Amino acid sequence: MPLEPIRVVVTGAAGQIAYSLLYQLAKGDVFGPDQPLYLHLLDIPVMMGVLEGVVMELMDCALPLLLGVVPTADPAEGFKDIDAAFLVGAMPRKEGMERKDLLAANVKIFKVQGQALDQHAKKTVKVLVVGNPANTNALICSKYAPSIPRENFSAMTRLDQNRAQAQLAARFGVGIDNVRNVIIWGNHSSTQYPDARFAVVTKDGGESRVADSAADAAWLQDQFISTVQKRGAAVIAARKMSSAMSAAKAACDHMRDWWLGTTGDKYVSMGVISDGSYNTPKDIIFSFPVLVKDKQWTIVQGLELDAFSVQKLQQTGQELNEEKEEALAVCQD
Ligand SMILES: NC(=O)C1=CN([C@@H]2O[C@H](COP(=O)(O)OP(=O)(O)OC[C@H]3O[C@@H](n4cnc5c(N)ncnc54)[C@H](O)[C@@H]3O)[C@@H](O)[C@H]2O)C=CC1
Ligand SMILES: O=C([O-])CC(=O)C(=O)O
Repeated sequence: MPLEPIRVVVTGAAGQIAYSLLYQLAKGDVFGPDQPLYLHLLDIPVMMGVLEGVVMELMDCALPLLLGVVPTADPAEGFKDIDAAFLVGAMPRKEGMERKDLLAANVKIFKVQGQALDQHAKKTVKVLVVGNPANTNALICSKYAPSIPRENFSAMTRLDQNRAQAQLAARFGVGIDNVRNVIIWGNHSSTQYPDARFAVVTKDGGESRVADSAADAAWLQDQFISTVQKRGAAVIAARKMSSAMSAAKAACDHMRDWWLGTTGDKYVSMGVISDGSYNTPKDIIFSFPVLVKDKQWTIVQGLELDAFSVQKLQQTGQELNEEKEEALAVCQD
């Protein structure tokens, strides 16, 4: 039996991340090779001309799963009957800025889009916030969409996870698929805690815990963490624009695992509403290791935190609390 078509919205559809993302969505990389879909492309009025070119290109890709495209500057049309939302549209940072410097400019976009999702999207919609500061934008979006369960909102830390996995694969001389269970805790910011203590590497037919390698202990606590924390800034310094190809790939990975589920004991990191697990502050969007089944995520429990990790989780949780206060104040203006 053919699958019912789904409706997927991408905001910031005329921007650089969307340019890589749309092709992957339309060719079946995220929702599966048999899942037909309509793409809703939302951007602001001044970008409608550029968006027209993107629509032409999507058509010219001649992709059988893509049943139709709805380009629009109207959030009501953009979010109508939507099953999955990629909220990318927001200002990117420039060299020398922290992502939270974007808060005042971007957070109101997510208030308006939360309200539009609330009114027009399906109540089962899965929302991935990519636009920065992603965790706090996701929190605000959910707050203004009270008829949609809070569990349906997430923020992207998958790019950080992919970066961490790639660093470990290079360090240990294995392919990327031979590294699993590295964790990103907290905020998608320079306070994030990339944690390799539970990461497992498969090499020469055997498995070993990354943390058991004495030769790599200093590298893991120092260079590894800071490389991942600062990777976005390093790309901006080199490209003069923020990561786009890798961000689009990470968005696909995040939504695919949410939609189709994770495999076995291989967990992934997602920014999700905190229930206080691991002594984190409740009611912020915090990145945790999660497993996904039937489109529902659950936080992996029982991982032991050492004193270093406790302090790292506290620091990033505190930053998220501060961002939350600032965002709520901005939204009340
Ligand atoms: N969470 C993550 O790991 C990552 C997040 N990002 C963030 O993603 C966001 C987008 O980045 P790029 O695509 O490179 O930026 P871009 O500037 O190329 O594109 C952004 C697009 O959003 C549109 N836009 C602005 N306001 C909008 C609104 N209210 N509704 C719909 N569209 C709107 C703009 O017109 C533009 O077309 C930035 O905030 C960036 O910092 C980027 C990389 C990774
Ligand atoms: O660094 C930035 O501003 C863009 C981003 O979020 C990333 O590359 O992780």
